[in-house]
Amino acid sequence: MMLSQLNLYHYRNYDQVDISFSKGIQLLTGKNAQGKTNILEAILYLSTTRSHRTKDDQDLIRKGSDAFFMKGMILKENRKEDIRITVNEKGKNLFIYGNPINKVSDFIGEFNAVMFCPDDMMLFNASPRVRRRFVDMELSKVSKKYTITLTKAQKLLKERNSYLKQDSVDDTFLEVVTDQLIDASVIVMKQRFFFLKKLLAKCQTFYEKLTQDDTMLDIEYISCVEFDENEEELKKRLKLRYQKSLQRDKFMKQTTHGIHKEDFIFKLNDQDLNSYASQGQKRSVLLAMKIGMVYMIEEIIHEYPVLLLDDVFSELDETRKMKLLTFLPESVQIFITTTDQLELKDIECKRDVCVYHVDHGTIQRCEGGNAHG
Ligand SMILES: Nc1ncnc2c1ncn2[C@@H]1O[C@H](COP(=O)(O)OP(=O)(O)OP(=O)(O)O)[C@@H](O)[C@H]1O
Repeated sequence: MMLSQLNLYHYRNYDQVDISFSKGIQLLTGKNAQGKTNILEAILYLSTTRSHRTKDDQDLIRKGSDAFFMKGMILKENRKEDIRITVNEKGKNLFIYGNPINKVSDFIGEFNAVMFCPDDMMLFNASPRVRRRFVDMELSKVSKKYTITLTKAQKLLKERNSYLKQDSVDDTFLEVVTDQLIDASVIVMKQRFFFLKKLLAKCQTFYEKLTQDDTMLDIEYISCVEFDENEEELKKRLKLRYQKSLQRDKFMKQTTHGIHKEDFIFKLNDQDLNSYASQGQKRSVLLAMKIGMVYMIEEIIHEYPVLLLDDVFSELDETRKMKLLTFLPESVQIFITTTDQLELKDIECKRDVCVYHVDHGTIQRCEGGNAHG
């Protein structure tokens, strides 16, 4: 799939944007703080309904305005899709072809984008919450069932916690909600486990290609019980875990174990990647993971997602730059931001490139930028 048109209104430092994109590489050039990342953020927002930089949608509204609007025209194998999002002080509204979409899970997946940005490096030393958010975000792109079950589990968790906060806890209600939470948790855990296993295999392949290094990568799935592929067995283990921690949960007035506490530790040669790997190795693992995601999405929906690479070239040596661009299929639309026009020369020998100049909240296509199209 590709993004053929983007319209923004009162978004970040943009007053109004009406821009068309082509297939191949879309190179967004410009000095610092002009709005390059804001464009990638908007494209990702159309995919996930979330910003990668802020939790508060209000931050995305242009200063001095009270709402923003964005529209993307998506070209898929056999159809066009018109997706729109508006955000005002009351909240967010989603539309597909002008029809309001009430559930986020019905919107996510219409347009798929995978992003790499320098801040992603924080994934390895951030809190488990950040890694869970990463897994949840990536998994929701490929599984509606995951998004729906996770939302259900989060609601049940909230409900269980509110029972635990009551002065006298009703054990019958607590047991009912705990059983429902366990049922949803089993599905979430299974999906997380198999997603990470698949992602790891892809990540290993691309890491080797990118670095010519066959270092073993691993992702350790840390949960409150040992994972078992058999649902009934997993349910039994979770039930036992919840029974054992019931008194503690009552004392703490919250659920102390479960999918909301899980973590995923990235490893290199059996060592924690965060403390063992060099910056370059971490960057390459992340890139390999994002490329792995591009292929995983294609395997599931039979279309490549759009790839967003924010400031990726300043972080890579020449060989890795070239490799990155050559092992992605030509049909993948790739948006790259850069402050360095010279990098264009390297890219042009490989792919179709359209160049856009970003300056003070305006974006313009540079004529003659399409080297091979
Ligand atoms: N809500 C907002 N309203 C108006 N301007 C905003 C808003 N949010 C961010 N900005 C402005 O957007 C600019 C940052 O844009 P962006 O992060 O896209 O820069 P960039 O071109 O990617 O820069 P760099 O190359 O340094 O990464 C800043 O000048 C910032 O003040």
